[in-house]
Amino acid sequence: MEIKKGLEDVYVKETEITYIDGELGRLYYRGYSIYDLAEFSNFEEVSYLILYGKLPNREELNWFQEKLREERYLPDFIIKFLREVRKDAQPMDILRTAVSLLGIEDSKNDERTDIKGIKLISKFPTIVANYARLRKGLDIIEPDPKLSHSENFLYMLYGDRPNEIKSKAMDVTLILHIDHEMNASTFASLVVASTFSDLYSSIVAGISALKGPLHGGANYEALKMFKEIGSPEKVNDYILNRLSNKQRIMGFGHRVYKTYDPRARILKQYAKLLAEKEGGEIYTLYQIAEKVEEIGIKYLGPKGIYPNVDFFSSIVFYSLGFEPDFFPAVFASARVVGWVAHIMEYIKDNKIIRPKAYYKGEIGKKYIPIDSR
Ligand SMILES: CC(=O)SCCNC(=O)CCNC(=O)[C@H](O)C(C)(C)COP(=O)(O)OP(=O)(O)OC[C@H]1O[C@@H](n2cnc3c(N)ncnc32)[C@H](O)[C@@H]1OP(=O)(O)O
Ligand SMILES: O=C([O-])CC(=O)C(=O)O
Repeated sequence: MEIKKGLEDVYVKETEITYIDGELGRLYYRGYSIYDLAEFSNFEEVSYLILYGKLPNREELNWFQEKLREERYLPDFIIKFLREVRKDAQPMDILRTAVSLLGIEDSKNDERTDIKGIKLISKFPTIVANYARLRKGLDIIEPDPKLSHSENFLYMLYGDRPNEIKSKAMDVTLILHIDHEMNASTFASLVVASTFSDLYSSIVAGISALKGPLHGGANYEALKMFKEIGSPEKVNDYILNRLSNKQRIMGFGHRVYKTYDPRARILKQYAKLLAEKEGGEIYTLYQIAEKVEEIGIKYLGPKGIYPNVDFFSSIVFYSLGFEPDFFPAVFASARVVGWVAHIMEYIKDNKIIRPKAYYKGEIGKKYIPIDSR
């Protein structure tokens, strides 16, 4: 009996959304190279592309942007929850619970999946930014309909309009996190969707899987690691020590890429740019990350283990003003687009996801009453 542990190399669906070439380190959304999309496009356009399969024309983009803008606001019961919940919670737990609450409120709604999806794509940044401010004892900032999706995200965090470099860095980083084929969180959301459960429940499953440190939680772990190292001179000993203790380098390694993740290449440029502008602690952390990259590739590169998306995104998110434990929630704010798109693609030709487990225990055991055991 061959067991495909971790479903490695198992195809669970056909897709026209994302293609990864793991050997050459290339990534395409709907056939477009991630390099072109990061350079020339924007979050709204790429989200439309992922959801609807084509780049929007002017009219389609206007419709989509308008819908996103309208949906940025949170209902009062979510704001009340964010105000009243404890302020030392994990942001991913807050996001997961807020989506659950939105699902209760929307349970009688029979709108199309894409329309419900747009609501979530639009509301995630508001939930994340509002909780980030409340946690610091600051009041929440209402969304600004004049701003783009990424600008508004940072505006709700800072209270003023971000500069051009930060807006572009945020937009590119969100684009790079939108989708990644059959990753663990997308699969988790499909398992739920394949039972014809509702969209909110499927998205809650996605958030829950993304939170883990082997997946979207690795950006938080990478930053903790850079902080723990403390200075570039300490990197070599730290990495050797970590590897000899069989501990992983967080932000390194990938199930599909056996070479450098193309997203990490782009994010490294933004991490450098932002860190040089910020200086201070952030620049030191960037220098540490660069050294970890070098030493990590020296020891792990021959095994096909290289930096992944979470490695330099950690520096980008930190430079953009997010507290480290918020990084996975910012990741989720982009990945929700991919979850919704894959759910729509899967349920068109649905089959309930139900693999098998190979039973290795005994059978036919005699039941012994409790007092005789
Ligand atoms: C958005 C994302 O999800 S990107 C991934 C984010 N996750 C991380 O950065 C966490 C660190 N990385 C990892 O744990 C893994 O590389 C994963 C989870 C991403 C991929 O896991 P898998 O494809 O199942 O590979 P697996 O865990 O079997 O590792 C294969 C070998 O590489 C080693 N390895 C994999 N990643 C690393 C790493 N980051 N550091 C050190 N060694 C590693 C393993 O120890 C294992 O070695 P062995 O064969 O000698 O036992
Ligand atoms: O594809 C994966 O397994 C993990 C990943 O990089 C992502 O979800 O972005």
